[in-house]
Amino acid sequence: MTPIQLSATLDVLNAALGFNAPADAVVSRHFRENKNLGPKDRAVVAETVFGVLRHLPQLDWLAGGDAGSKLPSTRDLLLAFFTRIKHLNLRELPAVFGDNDKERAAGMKGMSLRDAPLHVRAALPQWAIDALLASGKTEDEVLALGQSMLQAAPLDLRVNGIKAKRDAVAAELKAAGDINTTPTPYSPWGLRVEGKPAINKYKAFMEGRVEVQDEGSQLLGLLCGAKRGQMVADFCAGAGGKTLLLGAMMQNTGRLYAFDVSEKRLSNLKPRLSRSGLSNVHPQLISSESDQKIKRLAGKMDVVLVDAPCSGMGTLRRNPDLKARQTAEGVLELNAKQSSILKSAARMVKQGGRLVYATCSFLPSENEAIVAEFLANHADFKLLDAREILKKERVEIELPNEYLQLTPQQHHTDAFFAAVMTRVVPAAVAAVESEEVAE
Ligand SMILES: C[S@@+](CC[C@H](N)C(=O)[O-])C[C@H]1O[C@@H](n2cnc3c(N)ncnc32)[C@H](O)[C@@H]1O
Repeated sequence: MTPIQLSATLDVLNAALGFNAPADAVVSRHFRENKNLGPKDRAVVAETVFGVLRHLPQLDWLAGGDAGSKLPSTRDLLLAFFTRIKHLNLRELPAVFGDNDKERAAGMKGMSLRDAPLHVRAALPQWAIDALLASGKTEDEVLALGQSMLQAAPLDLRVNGIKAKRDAVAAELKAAGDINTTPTPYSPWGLRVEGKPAINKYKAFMEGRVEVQDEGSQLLGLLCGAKRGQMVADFCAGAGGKTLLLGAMMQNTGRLYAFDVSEKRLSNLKPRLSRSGLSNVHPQLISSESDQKIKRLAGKMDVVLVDAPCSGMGTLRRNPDLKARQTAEGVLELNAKQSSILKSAARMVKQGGRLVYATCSFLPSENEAIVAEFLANHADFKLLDAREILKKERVEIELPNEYLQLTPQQHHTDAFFAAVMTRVVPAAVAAVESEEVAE
């Protein structure tokens, strides 16, 4: 690491460790304000900052913190990172680290993480560990989950089916920038990219043949099963990652509503929409989940996707600062919102239609608990088995139960949850109706 890279890394880390803004925003701001950093410098700085944030609970413990309140100095965290995560030997440490630092580094090398408490070994906050253990996960499972979040996430692309074929895009990227890709194992539209090329500089991206999308998100599209000519609602559409996928699955026909309460996020959807070539999408700003617009569409939708606002804990590989920025109280607030959104969005599903509830979280309180409560109060909805739906789509995937539950260690995607439900005639109503027919 050059002195310039090291000094930028310390600056960015100092800002990111205040946890006042998302780390990716902190990094981008620093790069915008420091044009002297070249592409290679930026890559090294970002990789180191995110590496430190991913391993923070472990670095904190190694550098003598973990007392709860105050982190060790940024310099010490970086020293622990170089020594224990990058496995640099004392001679390889950047020159800024003097003899005292080297002595401390030698001490860190002698420490065994096996002696550390579970939250350090799993590199997860204690409240998340408590929630996972309380839901019946074993310590080994929690450890495996936490450790799988320590790797950098790969760059996945989704090929836009209305504009291109997967093989053709792979060949185009190879020819245009010597970019190597492999087809993703589960999604029929996915390409996994080798390395981290700036994909937005390539024509395939600028002309809407590919979008950046984790393979896990792509599988949600298959669970929705949106088809030509249908009425579909993407309830929490945000900047439209899943909207674009649903629109392409519908072959640019039918009507696809993209609802969100955030004007800013919906406006970020606009350039993506024009690149994609889709004209069946109708972005709709709503004031809340109980907006009148939703009421007017009651019982009209073939498919409703609720990609609920959530803790994002399933994306820790990309957003490791969430470990420090999320709290148990914050998740409780989200749980109330998630229930309310699901209940309201469900009104739009027609009989025989599909309702998909999804999060990018591994916390049971945001996932199974929300769905169980919803089903207990809505006899007109029943759970479908995600495994069967995916099998019909010829996706061979190991899932532990009827939910889609993805993890980096098993599926090499972010951690995702999805439950697929369908609206049925409730048993009591069906019984009365069949008696009436018999009479
Ligand atoms: C997980 S993000 C959606 C990501 C998006 N579906 C995608 O694939 O890029 C959740 C979204 O829910 C939106 N949201 C929050 N509260 C909402 C509400 N009450 N009704 C509808 N959307 C809401 C947020 O603005 C945010 O864009």
